Amino acid sequence: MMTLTILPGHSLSGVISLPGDKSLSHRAALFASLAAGRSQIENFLVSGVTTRLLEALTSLGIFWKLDGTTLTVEGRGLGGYSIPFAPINCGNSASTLRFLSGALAASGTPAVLDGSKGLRRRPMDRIIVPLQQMGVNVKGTAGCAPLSMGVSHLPLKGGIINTPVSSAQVKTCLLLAGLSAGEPVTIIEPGFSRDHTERMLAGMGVTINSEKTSANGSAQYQTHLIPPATRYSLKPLTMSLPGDFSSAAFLIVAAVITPGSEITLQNIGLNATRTGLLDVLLSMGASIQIAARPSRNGEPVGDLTIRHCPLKGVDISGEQVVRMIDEFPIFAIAAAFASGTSTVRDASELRLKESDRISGLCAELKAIGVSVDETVDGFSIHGKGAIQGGTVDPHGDHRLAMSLAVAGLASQQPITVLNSEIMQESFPEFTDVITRLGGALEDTPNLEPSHA
Ligand SMILES: O=C(O)C1=C[C@@H](OP(=O)(O)O)[C@@H](O)[C@H](O)C1
Ligand SMILES: C=C(OP(=O)(O)O)C(=O)O
Repeated sequence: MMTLTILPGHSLSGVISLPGDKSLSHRAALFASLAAGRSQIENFLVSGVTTRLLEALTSLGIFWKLDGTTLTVEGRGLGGYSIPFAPINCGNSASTLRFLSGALAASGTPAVLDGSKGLRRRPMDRIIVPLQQMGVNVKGTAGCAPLSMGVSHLPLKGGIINTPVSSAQVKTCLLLAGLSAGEPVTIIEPGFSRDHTERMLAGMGVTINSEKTSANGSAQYQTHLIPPATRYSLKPLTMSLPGDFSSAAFLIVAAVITPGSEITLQNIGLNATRTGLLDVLLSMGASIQIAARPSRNGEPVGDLTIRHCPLKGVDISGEQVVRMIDEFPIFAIAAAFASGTSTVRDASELRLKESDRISGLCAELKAIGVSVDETVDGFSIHGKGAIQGGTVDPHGDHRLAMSLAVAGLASQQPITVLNSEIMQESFPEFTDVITRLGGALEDTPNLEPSHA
């Protein structure tokens, strides 16, 4: 167990590129395994969660090779998986489990999907129920992992599938299963979750499109997929992944709150279904310049230049929540440094992530002197333009760990993050990058017991 202490008073400057996007890395590795032939993916994210996925592919008989951050995958087409000898361990990652269940359904491969204690807490009925509707032989454990997938009769059923949550993980699971449906599939979700799957599958030759419609006066989003003609129809991928916007988010807020800072982040993925935090920070008065670059495999990319500047509070609710679903911990840090109150509503989904990102975040913010009120579906932060500092525990959540560390760059006293090794899950280079930009950190084994 490691402890990270961040020493305030050091401005950030420099130009850097970031490791590949986590959502795209997961998809690229998995979708490549379903393609007919060899895929090559550059700037692949090598981290805790993607390592689990690669190990899962090995247990399904898929050959892959990592050369630095270039991943080569030998795809065997739909139905090309071997039956794994043991339950597949998805670690802490719901993306890994939910995406794999869709790919296994499309392949008709029996397997057991399991993960950490934290992952077993997360709701899986949101994929189990619609997968069963499609004819997939899948059972959960009281609506959670472990999930047992038996042999399913292919082709699966298609048609209209309604999902009550706006979740790209659910949508991706069902679209993957839909690749082996005997008829077109339409997924209907209440809000437009990130659309990386749609863009990537389209690049592999799948007919897929989305539209915004309305039902009973409310907006809804439909994604239509036509299953490919044969199990060898998916074209392999050749792509270079953009930098992860969700990792960039820590550095964006770091530069905005740390006096004297100016940084440029190059080649960051700027898919509009992911960049809600940019719009929010701009509305708070942040100084962020965006320079577009040519898109990569259908994904918008650009450079961001961020300077320190004062912020004012903001309210967030509705559709904006889905566009920044992973960025609330780091948004909370920006809000604490702003003047005035910031309020988040309609975000109860945050309670179902790697940790309860409402109660855990509010508890740790209080521990470093932030004035925060927890609500059922969000929180209010009464920004004072400053944070006092102290010791925090990230509740086993990588995004809480990195957000609280960022606060330490500009707090009055240092911030010490216990159990900080959890950052390896999505952004193993976090401490290196902060140091390269001029931040001062001390990384040591845990000296105090965790209070999580
Ligand atoms: O599709 C993805 O890659 C992800 C979707 C989001 O989950 P939900 O779509 O379930 O909200 C997000 O929280 C997760 O980090 C990655
Ligand atoms: C919620 C996250 O991931 P997952 O749902 O895949 O565990 C995340 O990375 O913030």
